[in-house]
Amino acid sequence: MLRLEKLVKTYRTGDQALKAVDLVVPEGQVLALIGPSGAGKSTLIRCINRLVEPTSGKVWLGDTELTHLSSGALRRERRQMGMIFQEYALVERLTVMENVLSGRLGYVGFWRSLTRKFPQSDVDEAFRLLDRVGLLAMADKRADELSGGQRQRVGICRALIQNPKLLLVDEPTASLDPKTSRQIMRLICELCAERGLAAIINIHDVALAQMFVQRVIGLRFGAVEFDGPPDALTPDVLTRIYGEEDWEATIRKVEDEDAEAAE
Ligand SMILES: Nc1ncnc2c1ncn2[C@@H]1O[C@H](COP(=O)(O)OP(=O)(O)OP(=O)(O)O)[C@@H](O)[C@H]1O
Repeated sequence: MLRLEKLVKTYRTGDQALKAVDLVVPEGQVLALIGPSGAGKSTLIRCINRLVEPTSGKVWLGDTELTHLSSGALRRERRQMGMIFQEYALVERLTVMENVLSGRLGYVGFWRSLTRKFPQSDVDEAFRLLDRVGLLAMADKRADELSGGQRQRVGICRALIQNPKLLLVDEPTASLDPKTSRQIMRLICELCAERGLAAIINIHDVALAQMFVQRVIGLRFGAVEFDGPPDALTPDVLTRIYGEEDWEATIRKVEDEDAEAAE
């Protein structure tokens, strides 16, 4: 459903963030993107929906090639790609419900979006989504009254109400404590399974990635260094991706948590 062909991004500063990345993501597959700081993870995610313009290469979403689309056509294609951010990107002074409904702005006409009058079917769907993520009682609260985990749940609902085929998720847990991080990762993965959604999740926490996804891509210096299942992330592989570090400890942490979950 998503195919990247020789995707290159060189910033004006000369930084080569992506070096001819090839990647195919089948329908419904959730994958984690790991790698050291500066490896190109955020750039990769943002080049897919052209928040960052790729320098060369192609991005196919189904049968549509995105890199050459006009802005109008790109706006329509972006409806199929929901985005979830590290810092939630909510409008603080708006309510939870208004923030969720803002995910429909790509669909409603200009005047409707100005007056924020959404069709009843959108409002019904927003209530269903808030119920699913456990925030129904918070619908009328202002976004700035919520905890980090609650804000991220709103961010998830806003992405899902777009009815996307693909979720692009950029460090969803970077601002959260470990327990809330696990809850949010579990929720994202469950929702993808329920809806048959594919997702690319940029996540710096390797243990968390290993716990929840079927496929891990390891980026290093803008190139794919590893592509495989989480249990193939041996200390050797992790050293190849990250350089010299004690990755035994990371793996042990996952085993401990598996044991904890089984109790
Ligand atoms: N707007 C920009 N202008 C110039 N160079 C940039 C820009 N954004 C990123 N880069 C550079 O591109 C490379 C990849 O950055 P990117 O943010 O994609 O990496 P990352 O793997 O997401 O890192 P992190 O985990 O620290 O967020 C880095 O060398 C970075 O300095």
